Formats: sequence, structure tokens, C-alpha cells
Amino acid sequence: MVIKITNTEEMRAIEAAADEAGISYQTMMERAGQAAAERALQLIEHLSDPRVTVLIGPGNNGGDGLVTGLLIKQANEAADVRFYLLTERPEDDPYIPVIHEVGLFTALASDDGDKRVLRNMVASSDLVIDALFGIGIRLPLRDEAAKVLRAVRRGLLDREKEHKEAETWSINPAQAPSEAGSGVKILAIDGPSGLDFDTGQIDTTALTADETVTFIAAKYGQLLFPGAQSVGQLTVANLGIPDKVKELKSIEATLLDAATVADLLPARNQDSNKGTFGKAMIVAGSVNYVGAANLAARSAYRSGVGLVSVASARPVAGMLAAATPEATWVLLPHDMGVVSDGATDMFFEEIGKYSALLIGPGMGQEDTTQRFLFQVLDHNRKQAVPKRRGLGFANLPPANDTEDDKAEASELPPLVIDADGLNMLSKEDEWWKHLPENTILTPHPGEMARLTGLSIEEVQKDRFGIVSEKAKEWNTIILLKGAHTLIAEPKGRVTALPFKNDALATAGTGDVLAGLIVGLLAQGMAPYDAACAGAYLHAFAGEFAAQALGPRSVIASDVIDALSSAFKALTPA
Ligand SMILES: NC(=O)C1=CN([C@@H]2O[C@H](COP(=O)(O)OP(=O)(O)OC[C@H]3O[C@@H](n4cnc5c(N)ncnc54)[C@H](O)[C@@H]3O)[C@@H](O)[C@H]2O)[C@@H](O)CC1
Ligand SMILES: Nc1ncnc2c1ncn2[C@@H]1O[C@H](COP(=O)(O)OP(=O)(O)O)[C@@H](O)[C@H]1O
Ligand SMILES: [K+]
Repeated sequence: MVIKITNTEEMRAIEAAADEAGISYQTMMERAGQAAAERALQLIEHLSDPRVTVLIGPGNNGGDGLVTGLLIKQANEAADVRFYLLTERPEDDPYIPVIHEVGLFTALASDDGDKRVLRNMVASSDLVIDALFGIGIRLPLRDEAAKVLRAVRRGLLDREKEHKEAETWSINPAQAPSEAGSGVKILAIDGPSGLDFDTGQIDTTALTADETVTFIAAKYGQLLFPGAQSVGQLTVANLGIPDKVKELKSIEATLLDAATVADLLPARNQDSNKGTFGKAMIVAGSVNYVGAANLAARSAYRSGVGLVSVASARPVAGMLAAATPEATWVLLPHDMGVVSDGATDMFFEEIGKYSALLIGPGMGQEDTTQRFLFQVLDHNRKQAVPKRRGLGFANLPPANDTEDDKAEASELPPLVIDADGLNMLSKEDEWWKHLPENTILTPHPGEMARLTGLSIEEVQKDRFGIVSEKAKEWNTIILLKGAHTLIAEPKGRVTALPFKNDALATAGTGDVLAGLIVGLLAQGMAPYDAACAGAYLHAFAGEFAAQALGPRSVIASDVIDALSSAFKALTPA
């Protein structure tokens, strides 16, 4: 099952189509409640008599919450489930009578003027379920809703204070504190109430969820900051909507999952040798940035590629050879320790042996290196004229369509450009016209800002829109880094990663990513697939590293070391 990403308008259309296809709104609501209850039950399974408060809004999100609460009670008789209603539910609500019948406690906001009841309910809860608003919200929140959310926050603070006071009776100064926070978990249904599901903007009163359960598809707003910060761990329940529903099928944005990545990875044959798994060349490093080549090369090797060569200025090889004993070296002519434009001939003598190429990490941005980069791209372009005609290369000599010309394909293997490679590109007008087809660019938001001429804020505010638009305009694959990394290609596909993990926000993790992608490319993966799988495995490794070491202490080398755990988890023996 592929997870799609939609805006709220698309989601409304999908719901209507599903209803028409025979899955009624009420069925969807009941399945939504079931999915949320499953997560909720896991969050309280360690408690013998868990107390659960469900915040109920006036619309379908509130309806989901009622079903969730009822199902929790049904599955766990010991649970004390109580409901707090923002407003009276509609007359025909089918669940309120059941709640009364079962005898569960309900309170209504309009009866609770100072919100004391709510505050006490929350302060005595182990789990708070936020089912006030989902995709039906239009910000800003109205007064009563904001009041309710503020009272919930106060209740959470009361609980935290109580928790801390209980601890201060005795302190062992040589021991770490037992548990941070109050111990209350927050589960959001479809998202924290107050989130704009299209833009990721979020009301200041919104709660910060530990987990969110969303339905049918992920929504853009759950993956965009600042809102994404309050979404917590996201689960998508598809509610049994068949993939063939046209309104769902036609959505091109997807959220990548582990099973999809596992399917993409190239199979490995036991009767293989190092030639079977391709050869990656990494043009990287300069005297000032030595480590980048090392990180990229070691990471590429962890992807399962047969051979990795580093092409770099001679002094860099001297410094690194011992640290990367598995790599072979191509010693390029250099100018004071940076690859120079005199290196092009030697580069082309070598490149024919390789099945993928990465250019950029740590190369610096000297003029001579920039000339080298464009000579490589343009030399390639000249060789590939017949294939590229009609794609906007107006200044190239006209091609004649002889068989010989057609046979002359691009001289470069599949290509990734990263880091300083991107910075050097951005200094040239219409740089994208120099790229071979299907080149993968891997900018972080700062590099994307340089490439587009936009500010970083503008890039971050509309990550999906900009990455998709530029992939089309530049006719290339773009991987826009950061929390919820995005990958887009010219034909319109865009893929988001499910990971947000500050463990990766440390120098050199980008080099690790670029190395991983070129390693997968060298093994014959299609460029878009290699970019998606590489980004997933990289972030997944970041999760393993963070679990082992704590996010604060993770460094780029740890991510390389954790890659094997990520690969193993996806492709168990
Ligand atoms: N249609 C369906 O059957 C399905 C819908 N689902 C749930 O339904 C939700 C959407 O339901 P609705 O369309 O009823 O919308 P919501 O329940 O998200 O919100 C609509 C209600 O919020 C009020 N509201 C909107 N903006 C407000 C503001 N700024 N301040 C205070 N109140 C405000 C509206 O007056 C309305 O009463 C989804 O998020 C999801 O949780 C799921 O059950 C899946 C299937
Ligand atoms: N908060 C975050 N959540 C998820 N991934 C992140 C986060 N911060 C950084 N990353 C990832 O870490 C890598 C950092 O790359 P980059 O900024 O190029 O670093 P460097 O140039 O130092 O190697 C990218 O893959 C990026 O997506
Ligand atoms: K909600």
C-alpha cells in the first residue's frame, strides 16, 4: 500500500468518492475510530487502570473521538474513559446515546465556565485524545475552542508539577532523573486541533501531540513546519479505501514507507563478485575539506556497491588513504589543493569504468574547480547531442541523425551533484541546461535558496510547491533536504520522507547521504528510486543512531555505522 499525501480539498473529494463506492461516511468514521483506538490502547497498555480524557469537537473529528473512546472502553474494561464536549453534539449523533448507556462520564464546556472540570480531568489523565478539530478547521480558533485548549495545557502543567514534586522527596545526585515530563501522552486524531492541514501553520494554543493517527492519506500540513513539530509520530490508516478510487489514485505526492523501500532495493545474488555490484566514483574533497570525501566513500561502501573510488586533489588522497582503506584513488591535477580545470582529461580517461558518479562534497568553490565541473558537464553534453536535441540546447551544433551519432550516448554515468557542486552550479546563468538528464541534485534549503534565487524562508514555506516546480523547470531530480526531506522529478512525482530527527542536524551527514545515493545508483537503481531509497535509509540510520546514542551526541560517522542496522531492518535475512 502506497501512502498518498493530499490537501484538504483533495481529501474531501476522496471521501466523497469512497462514499459513492460504498464505504459510507459513518463506516469511515468507525474505521477511523478503530485505528485511533488501536494506537491509544498501545499507549496505555502498561497501566493497570488507565485514565483517558477524550476532547470532542462539533464535527466529524469529534465523531472519530467518540468512537475511539467507546472502543478503548470496550477493549479495556479497566480504563476510565471520559469525554469533554466543546459543544453539544448534533441531535442525530449515534454515539452519545451509547456513551450514556455505558455510563461513561461526559462534561460540556458551556457548563464549565472557568474550565476547572476540564483542568482536573486532564491533570488526572494518563492519556489525552485530541478530537476537537481535523481538516474542517479554518484558523484562527474561535474563543471557546482556544479557552478549552489553554485549560488543557494548564491541566498538563498541573500534572507535570505534581510529578516533579513527588520526585523531590529524595534525590540521588549521582543518578539521572527517571522520566522527563509528566507521563501524560497526547494522541491527536488527524492532527493537533489548530493545525492548518494545507500549510502547516498552527494556532499558538494547539497541543503538542506524541502521536497522530490520520486517515486515508497524509496531509501536507502534517509534514510542514511549524505544525509538523506538534504532530509527533504519524500513523496513516487507509480505512480500506481501495487504491483504484480515481481521486486517490491520481494523487502524485506520496509518503515513503519501509516496505516500499525494501521492494526498491536491488536483489543480491550469492554467485557474485565485486564487479556485479557496480563501481562508484566520488569526486570530492579539497585541502580545506578533507573529511567529506571520506564520509561519502565509507557511506557508499555500506550501500553494498562493489567498488568506490575517490577522485580528488593529490594532497587529499595523501591525508585520507589510511582512513578509508577500502577506497581506490584517482589522483587529479590540482591547484593549491583544489581540483583544477586541468583535471578534465584525466577524469574522462577514468570515468568509463564507473556505473555512477557523485561530484561535489568538500570540493570548495574556486574558479578553477568550477571550470572543471562545467567542462565535465559540457564535454558530456557535446557527446550526447543527438539524444538531447529539442530539450533547449540551442547553442549546440546541429546533429545529423546517422546511426553513429545515435550510438554516442552520454559519457557520464548516472550523476549526483551535492554540496559545493551545487554552489558552483548556482554561480552560472541557466546552469540547469548543462545537466545530463536524470541528474540528482541534493540541496539543503540554503543551497536550494542559492539555486533558485529565493530566500531560505520562501523555500521552507512552500517546500512541496517549490521542489515540484523546479524539478519541472530544470528537468532534473531534486532532493530537498531537511526534516521531511522531499524528492521530486520533472514528470510530477514527489515523495516525502516520514522522518524528522534532529540527530541528523550535524556536519557531514549530507556527505553520508550523497555517498549512499551514488552507491545505490552504481548498483543499477533508477535515479529517482536511488534518491528515495538513499534518503530513507539515511534517515532510518539516523533513527537507529539516535536510539543508541541519544540525538544530541550523534555524529555523521555514527550514521554510517548505523546504516547496516537500517539495511538489515529493511531486508531481514
Ligand atoms: N468524512 C468522513 O467521514 C471522514 C472524516 N474523518 C474525520 O472528519 C474530520 C473532518 O470533519 P469535519 O469536516 O466535520 O470537520 P472538523 O470536525 O475537523 O471541524 C469542523 C467543525 O469545526 C468548527 N470549526 C471550524 N473552524 C473553527 C475555528 N476556527 N474555531 C472553532 N471551531 C471551528 C466548525 O464549525 C465545525 O463544527 C477529519 O479531520 C477526520 O478526523 C474521518 O473519520 C475519516 C472519514
Ligand atoms: N531535523 C532533521 N530531520 C531529518 N533530517 C535532517 C534533519 N536535519 C538534517 N537532516 C538531514 O541531514 C542531512 C544534512 O545534510 P547537509 O545539510 O548537507 O549537511 P552537511 O553538508 O554538513 O553534510 C540531510 O540529509 C538532511 O535531510
Ligand atoms: K484533532
